Amino acid sequence: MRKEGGYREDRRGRPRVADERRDERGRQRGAARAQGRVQRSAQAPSQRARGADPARAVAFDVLRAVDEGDSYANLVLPPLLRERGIRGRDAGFATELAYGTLRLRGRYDAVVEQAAGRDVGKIDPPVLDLLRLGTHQLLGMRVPAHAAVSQTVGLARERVGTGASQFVNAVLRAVARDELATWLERVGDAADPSGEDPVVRLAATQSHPQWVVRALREALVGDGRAAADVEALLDADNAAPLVALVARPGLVDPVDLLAAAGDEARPGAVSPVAVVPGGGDPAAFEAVRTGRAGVQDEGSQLVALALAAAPLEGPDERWLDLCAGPGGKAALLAALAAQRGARLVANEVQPHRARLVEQALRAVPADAVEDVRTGDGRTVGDDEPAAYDRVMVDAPCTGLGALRRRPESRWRRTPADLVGLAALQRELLGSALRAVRPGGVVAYVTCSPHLAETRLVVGDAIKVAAKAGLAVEQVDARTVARGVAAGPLDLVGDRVDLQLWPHVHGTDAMHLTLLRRLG
Ligand SMILES: C[S@@+](CC[C@H](N)C(=O)[O-])C[C@H]1O[C@@H](n2cnc3c(N)ncnc32)[C@H](O)[C@@H]1O
Repeated sequence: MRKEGGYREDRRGRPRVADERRDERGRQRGAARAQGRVQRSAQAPSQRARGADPARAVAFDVLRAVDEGDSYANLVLPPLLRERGIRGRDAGFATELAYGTLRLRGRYDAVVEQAAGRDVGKIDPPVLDLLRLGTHQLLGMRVPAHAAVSQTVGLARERVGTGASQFVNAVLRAVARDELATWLERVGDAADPSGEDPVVRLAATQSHPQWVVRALREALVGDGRAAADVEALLDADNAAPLVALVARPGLVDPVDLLAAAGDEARPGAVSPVAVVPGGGDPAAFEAVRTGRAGVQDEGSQLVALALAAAPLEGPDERWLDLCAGPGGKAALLAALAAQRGARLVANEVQPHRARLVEQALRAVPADAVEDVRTGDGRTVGDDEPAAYDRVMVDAPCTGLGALRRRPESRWRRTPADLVGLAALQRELLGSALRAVRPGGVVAYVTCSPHLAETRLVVGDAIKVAAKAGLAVEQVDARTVARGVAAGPLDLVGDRVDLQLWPHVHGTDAMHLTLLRRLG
């Protein structure tokens, strides 16, 4: 698995290669240094004078902000890195340390509990965050044990005081005594001593809440896949996703974007307009800065391409993105609309997200964008009945299909969130079915595979529409998606909706149902 900062792990999160020639960040050292022929401190001179390693300090501050401020790690980290002048490989190290620790928090808490012989609830939160950071360096990254322990203890001394740093030292030394595989056995045995409940064991070892593991397993089975595949799915959730770029059609050629993205870049495997750069900051690409390209998961690209490719009779002139913020799919749809002489209306309920949509659309020819509006999508069907030829409903959802991308979200979501979201999803889809003209097509999309947010919502919305005299048929989304995909799509069973999976397709677990209004 690829980790931020170029670290690689196997499917169980173990370092792929046991390599002695690594420095305090787990980076490969030159042969001379590895043989001890060059005298060099593990820290840069500036760090020696200032104390704690800046990359570890920044990761700690992100964890504290997530814990205390309910912040999102991917919003907190980039400005902190900029403010503190942390760049390049150091930024990669800090990112993997912060995000990896947050993803694997559940696993590490179970390890710490055993190593400390103490309930993690009884450990002061900042001390616990230091223990999680140290444990991730020891068990999830290729940082040599002495550096992981001493650097984390140094940070502890600076941030929580000498007494607590001694506790951190003792616990991390205990963690360092055994390998990840041994710890996973222990954590699994403690969670499920009778060996009867694989979900409980997996939840503990693979660092997901139990309800999420159950929901993902049900969604896999519902999609025709084996329940046992859930382990590979959880593994994929625990690894950093590769960044994908979208070459917005008509604005930049994917071939040119590929050439600009460097020698290690490759074309997308799922979306024909995707480019996967070898690394680096995507914002550095000129096409991204100007809005001709954007950062977008390949699954998100595919579902937008599929809506545009769904067969349609009659006019194909007005398209609607009902829940458009921050604008990734709207920008792709508008670029496609421009090529066909169609126009897009982008609707978003939150004003600041509507402004992000405007930003995302900045490179699209003006005559392809009819309007960017701030409004409640639930009323559009009544305000503008039968007014659109194609409608995208990229519904607000739990995001259980994008857990690898949002490191802390698995710990924040609860089953109670589903109730409100599923009701909103039904209303938005109902509104879309009224807003589309007879013969027109609606795409219902979620970045969650949860059956309560996908199949159940669609089934109910079709029934409610029928009661209101509005007939709807399902379009074969798999055939449409296969027709536009960059390569063969591994799909099983004979369903007509499309469910992508991180462990199968390398995308977020996007769901797509295509519906045609008949009358
Ligand atoms: C999954 S996101 C959409 C992502 C977007 N399509 C993209 O590709 O960038 C769902 C969006 O729906 C918006 N939303 C939530 N409730 C809404 C409502 N009642 N009407 C319209 N938009 C709504 C949220 O603010 C959020 O921006």
